[in-house]
Amino acid sequence: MSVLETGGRGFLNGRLTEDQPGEASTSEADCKVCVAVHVRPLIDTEAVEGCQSTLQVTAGQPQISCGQSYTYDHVFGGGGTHPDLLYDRCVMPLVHGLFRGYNATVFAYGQTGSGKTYTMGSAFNAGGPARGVIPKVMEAIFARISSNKDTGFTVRVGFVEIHREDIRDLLVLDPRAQSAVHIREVAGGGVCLAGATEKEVGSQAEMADVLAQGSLLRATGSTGMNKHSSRSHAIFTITLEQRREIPGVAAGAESGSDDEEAMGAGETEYLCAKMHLVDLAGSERVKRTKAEGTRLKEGIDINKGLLALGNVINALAEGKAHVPYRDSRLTRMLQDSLGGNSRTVMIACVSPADINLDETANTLRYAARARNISNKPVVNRDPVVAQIAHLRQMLAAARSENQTLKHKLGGDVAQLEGSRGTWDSAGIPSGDDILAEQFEELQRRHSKTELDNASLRLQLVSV
Ligand SMILES: Nc1ncnc2c1ncn2[C@@H]1O[C@H](COP(=O)(O)OP(=O)(O)OP(=O)(O)O)[C@@H](O)[C@H]1O
Repeated sequence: MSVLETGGRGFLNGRLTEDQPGEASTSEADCKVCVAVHVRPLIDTEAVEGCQSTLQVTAGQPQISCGQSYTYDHVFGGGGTHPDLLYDRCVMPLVHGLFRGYNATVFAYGQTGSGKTYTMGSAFNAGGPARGVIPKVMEAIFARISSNKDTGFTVRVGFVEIHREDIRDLLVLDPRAQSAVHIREVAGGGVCLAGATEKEVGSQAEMADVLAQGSLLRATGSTGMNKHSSRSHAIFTITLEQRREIPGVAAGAESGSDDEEAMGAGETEYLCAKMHLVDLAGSERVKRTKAEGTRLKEGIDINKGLLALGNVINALAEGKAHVPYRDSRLTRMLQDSLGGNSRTVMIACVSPADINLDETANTLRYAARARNISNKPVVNRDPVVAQIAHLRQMLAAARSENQTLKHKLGGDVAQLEGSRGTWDSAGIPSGDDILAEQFEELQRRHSKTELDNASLRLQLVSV
């Protein structure tokens, strides 16, 4: 197997499988977090310092050794799968899922300078090359929208950063108005951002402009380890709303028939799903970044947030009852992405340089643990539409029971009449009493299902 062919896996039944690289088909059962490692090449500063590469990627396997050996869903770069395949193998299935109503998260994790911003493409600007996850997601979303004329789409984007435990809206230019964002709990246990700007975008170019504008406002600074170090966790969120007519009726059902009504043909289905694309700030050691003043304080807060994230990953991986989401803004915001209603890919970014061995080993250890996290993605339908669908199912079940009872009732009446004749002519005491009792019972059940039907219809009308 060539290097390019390794690890070609798409989502299936909760864990990635070898043969489904395209369309996502995860059921609404538990779905494991997919973990990919991206090994960047040695960069100039490391080469100048005479660093050596210390990571060994097992040929043809998504496996890395760095003292200890770990297996992941994918390993890109460093002799593993070619990094150009990262989007197709890991992220494309999530984009397909987004169009089926599943929330998605892709987040890049790793020490400072390990290549998170490069991998996510968060610093992308419209004039530059479309490198990284975010530009490819934008391209894929609008390509799919333009090829689907039967569905009405609305796309909105939001862009926030968590900087020193403040959530700042990167789509607001006035710095005083940037901090009006709060995390709010929503029904069902998830969270949302209250007060964050969402911009509706109608094209890939418009979305790229929003990303570029937000990236300019993002807190970055120079440290001893990265000239353009991100000093905040950035979360770019794409919300995709879809409205489409529920397609025709099942084969054999006539127009205007009970079946058609039960399936809701002619009504509008409404799906709304979100994709979070997260470029985390990198963990750092003060000794190595030589940070002082503001940079130092930022570094301390970055490490605190990442420590909280590590604790959440540990708690979920070990199946603990209490998961400390509330310990930081970052973990609160990622609550749905880790252990909740989302299909999630973690991209652990690492440097191969021996000088970074300790940090790399830490990242690899956390990444390996994250593979044990189960999420519970569900299709996000409009709740009213979902209620209607549920009532329709109940109505269909009540109707089918009703039909069965009607048939049985007809059969029993015939039997009752037939037996009466036989018994009468033979002068033998008839079994009328028993049959009449059964008949009455059936009539009672029939009336009840009629009532159920009527009440379900009423509920449907009132919804
Ligand atoms: N795969 C890659 N190929 C080539 N160069 C890369 C790659 N990944 C990262 N680099 C380079 O490494 C440097 C650090 O990358 P980047 O800024 O993406 O790191 P980071 O993890 O986002 O850092 P921080 O946490 O400090 O923001 C940059 O100069 C970037 O261009």
